[in-house]
Amino acid sequence: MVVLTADQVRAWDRFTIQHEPISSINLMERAAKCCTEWLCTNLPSSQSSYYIFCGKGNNGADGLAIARMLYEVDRQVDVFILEFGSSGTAEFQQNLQRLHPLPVGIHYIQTGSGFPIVPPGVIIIDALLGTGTTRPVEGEMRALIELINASPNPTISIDMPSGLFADQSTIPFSSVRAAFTLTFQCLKPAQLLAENAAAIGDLQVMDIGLLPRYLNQVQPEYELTGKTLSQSIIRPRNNFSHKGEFGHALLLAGSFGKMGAAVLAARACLRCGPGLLSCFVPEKGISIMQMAVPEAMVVRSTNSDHEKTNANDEHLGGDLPPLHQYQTIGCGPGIGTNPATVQLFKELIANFRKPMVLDADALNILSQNQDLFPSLPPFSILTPHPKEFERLAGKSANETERINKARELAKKHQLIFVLKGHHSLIAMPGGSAYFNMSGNASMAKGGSGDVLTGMLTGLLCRGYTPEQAALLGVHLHGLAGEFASADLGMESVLAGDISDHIAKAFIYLTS
Ligand SMILES: NC(=O)C1=CN([C@@H]2O[C@H](COP(=O)(O)OP(=O)(O)OC[C@H]3O[C@@H](n4cnc5c(N)ncnc54)[C@H](OP(=O)(O)O)[C@@H]3O)[C@@H](O)[C@H]2O)[C@@H](O)CC1
Ligand SMILES: Nc1ncnc2c1ncn2[C@@H]1O[C@H](COP(=O)(O)OP(=O)(O)O)[C@@H](O)[C@H]1O
Ligand SMILES: [K+]
Repeated sequence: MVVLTADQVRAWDRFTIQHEPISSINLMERAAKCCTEWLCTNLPSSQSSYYIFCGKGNNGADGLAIARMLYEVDRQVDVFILEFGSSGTAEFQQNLQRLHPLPVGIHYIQTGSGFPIVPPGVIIIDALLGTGTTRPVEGEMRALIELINASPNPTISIDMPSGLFADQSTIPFSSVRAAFTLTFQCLKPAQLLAENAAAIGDLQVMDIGLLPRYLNQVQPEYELTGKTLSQSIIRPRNNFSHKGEFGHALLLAGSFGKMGAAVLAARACLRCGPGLLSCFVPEKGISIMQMAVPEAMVVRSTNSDHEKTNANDEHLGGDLPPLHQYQTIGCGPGIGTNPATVQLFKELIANFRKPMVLDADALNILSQNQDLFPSLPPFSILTPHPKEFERLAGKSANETERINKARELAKKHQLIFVLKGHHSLIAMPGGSAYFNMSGNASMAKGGSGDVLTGMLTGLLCRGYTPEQAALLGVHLHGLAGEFASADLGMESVLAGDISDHIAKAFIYLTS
């Protein structure tokens, strides 16, 4: 699966029309057939009446073709065409002519005329606007969209919920809110934004047979993580290997009351293959760590000033252990923002120059000390959730703005940003960006992010490049969540269960 902008999809249509070859109207027939078959297969036959709302572009042309095909399989169909000046595209006109001889009600909604009241049980097909949406909806179009949204009838949008931009956020403007969106051939960027979830509903991708070889010549604005990509990254463990070949990671995590974050990160780190793991935790957390994660070592502050160390025994503080022996460092889960910890973090940045993983309170400290940004080791991986990113980069009006800010910061400071969410966005220093496609809502629980931090630290330590660690780690984390929820159900997965299912995710990717 790929994600392409509206322009790229239009070019893919044209490429297919030219090289298959197939006429535009016949390609549209294929698209309409896919939608009609989906409707007939997925909606109960008792729901056999449709109100199809059409614009006068090719999205509306799809609506007219679907109307004809639904009529041919004995569905009751009424078509409502919103007049807005133009005579419509050639395909619209052609499909209108094909519909005219049939006993399908064709109604024109003129400016100022009344809108229909949709009777109960009738299914609404939204074919007003598709990927050709160029501006926020207003006037009659907006009023009609509001009518559709106000009606309790199920709405199925063709290609895009009308009003929604395909490539960027639409907020604060309105769009249709669909129960299902039947989109063509590939994902569009806006379909991956959490803020559009209520507009898009359940997204179904219809394979309308666009020629795959077009993809060889296109540079997508966004790429997707997935099994093939992860499989291309994963390296086997050599039969003769020993622990020294897989690196030694250091984790800076935990504070009084938040040792769980350290334990979760440490366990997840160890599941990703590092040779050794040491954890630098506050004095009061040492025994917790030793008992909960016997496979990890614990290091304590090298500060000889016992008073200073004891004053910080609930928080990380004092002096760092010697850092040269570590391949990488994961820092942040549960550390808090105590002044002693802030000082420790500054020393860490000043003294460790290899890529590291920064999460949670490490990001909060960074937010309060923005001058540290240029000093971060290049290719470090930062994993903010939306609130943490807001603290780092200021408020964003919408998700597109947030993503663009992350992409700019990644390029400017040569960092990797993982904007966590349902489809986490990975922004690379070279400018590319990936949406993650694994994971589910069973992971929407405290501690899931700590598990990710541990995993990324483990993968970096294991010898993957930072880009590889980010792509593999984020995808693997989501897969582990999916395996956990398959075993335990969506409600009952704990963050530790994600960690306990990393093994299954690895086995799935390597078998
Ligand atoms: N063979 C093919 O070509 C295939 C095409 N396919 C289908 O084509 C769809 C794309 O069709 P499309 O490019 O004609 O654009 P569409 O979304 O119908 O918009 C129409 C026009 O509306 C206008 N407009 C824009 N914003 C507006 C607004 N806010 N309020 C009011 N008007 C607004 C704007 O014109 P403007 O007014 O800017 O001149 C725009 O051109 C695609 O989603 C898929 O369904 C599939 O069947 C596969 C095969
Ligand atoms: N609905 C969801 N679908 C997919 N992944 C999710 C979902 N909810 C949460 N996650 C994942 O779980 C992790 C949560 O991270 P975060 O908010 O930092 O949690 P915490 O700080 O409690 O550890 C992220 O990696 C995120 O992508
Ligand atoms: K639509």
